[in-house]
Amino acid sequence: MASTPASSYPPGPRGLPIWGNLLSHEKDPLGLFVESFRAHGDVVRFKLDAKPTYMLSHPDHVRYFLTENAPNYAKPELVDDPFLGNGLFVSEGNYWRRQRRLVQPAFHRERLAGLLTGMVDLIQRKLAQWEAVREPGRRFDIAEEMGVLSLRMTTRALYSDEPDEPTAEAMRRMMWMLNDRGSFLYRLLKLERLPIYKKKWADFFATLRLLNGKAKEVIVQRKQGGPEDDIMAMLLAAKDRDTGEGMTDKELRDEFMNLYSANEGAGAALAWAWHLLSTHPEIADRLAAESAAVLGGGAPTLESLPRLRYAMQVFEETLRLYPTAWKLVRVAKEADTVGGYRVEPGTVVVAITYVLHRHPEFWSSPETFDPDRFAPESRGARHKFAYIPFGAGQHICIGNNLSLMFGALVLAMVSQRFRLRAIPGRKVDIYPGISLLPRGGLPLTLEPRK
Ligand code: HEM
Repeated sequence: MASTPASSYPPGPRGLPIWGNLLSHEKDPLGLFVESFRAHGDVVRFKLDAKPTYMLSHPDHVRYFLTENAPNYAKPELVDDPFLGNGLFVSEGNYWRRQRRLVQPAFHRERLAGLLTGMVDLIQRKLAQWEAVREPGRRFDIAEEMGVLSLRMTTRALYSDEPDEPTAEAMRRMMWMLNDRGSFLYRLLKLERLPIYKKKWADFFATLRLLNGKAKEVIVQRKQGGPEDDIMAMLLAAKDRDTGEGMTDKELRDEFMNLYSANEGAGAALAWAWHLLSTHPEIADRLAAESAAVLGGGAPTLESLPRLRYAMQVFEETLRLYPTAWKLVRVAKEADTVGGYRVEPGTVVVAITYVLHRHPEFWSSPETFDPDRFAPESRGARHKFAYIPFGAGQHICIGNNLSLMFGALVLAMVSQRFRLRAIPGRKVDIYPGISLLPRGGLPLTLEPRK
């Protein structure tokens, strides 16, 4: 990208006077991004706020703003968010760097290996629960089931416990409220200040109090002892390499909330995987055949995990088609040039991974579900930034390897025992909240495999 600022601005969809593209974005944000890419190409300009928004969809441009010139592109200001606080999702600069250094060791590969047995145990319990339902044509909301499983997995990884019902419910409610508060229009007009939203705010703060109570309880208990190999134990023991100081209770609380809330992405990704498998029986059968060959009816171990290769490919291909964290957002600090277009300071720059991962120049038949794209021999040929479900650059997802391991385990273990079938005639639609979710859940029929 050139260092002299260009003079032209990128094309974009024509909007309404004053409102720009805000109302179309409110109505169907994903649809607006997909259509605008088709109509205008790799760099598109929207008017959604006082400052313009640019969508970058060429992998070279995405690499540029997330890595090569990342210092010019900061996360949007969300400081003082009462739920996320100043945790890794929202923090920036030196503070973020310090926190990332303190949290990172808890996610090292060798630490993750220690989580495998716990994950396998949780998945086995879920399978036993499904098997106990005897009537033929058992139907479950798989989005809900995968959400619960992912919340349990994260709870165990974080603080070696089961989520009690009030905490599980509060986390679910909080995620829905976050989806709601994410609306541009809502923020722009500051509707939340209106008295009619009093109840909503009361609900939000009641939920927040409950979750804060849980974080505090875990931190207090852990300071007195307990398991030493989960994420909270690592965070409590972590010391700043320069000052020798550990995290304050407020910092621990913020990271606890950030990591806990991340469970939604993994649950949603698994729901999409089952949606795809239920509509592609030949791929589901190949997956089941791999599970049977590798696991032989038993449970995965650290040794057998790398041999569940097709399960991993299915999960990776699911994250291509449904990258649950679908929107990477930054704000330009200084003027710049991207793709030959001028970027003013304050411009909001986004990569919509849903669009990027279906870019026709980088993916053949981009709409086709084909896990073989992730076979070892196919990986090398691809542009590295054409596929970034976990982001890229310094803010890359800290939970990426944990999520991939969990995803492959769930897919292998479930497909060994069940075939999941789509409900005939039911259309599956996307709800683009904080995560991409199946709108209204995902009912599927579970049939035991012989
Ligand atoms: C399939 C599941 C997941 C997906 C698709 C996903 C995706 C992402 C993406 C795209 C980012 C980068 C955001 C950005 O650059 O703006 C991110 C950041 C992050 N993720 Fe994940 N994530 C997943 C699961 C998890 C889990 C299970 C955890 C923790 C237990 C986690 C913790 C985080 C944290 C703390 C960050 C912020 C990192 C930083 O800025 O330093 N994620 N995730």
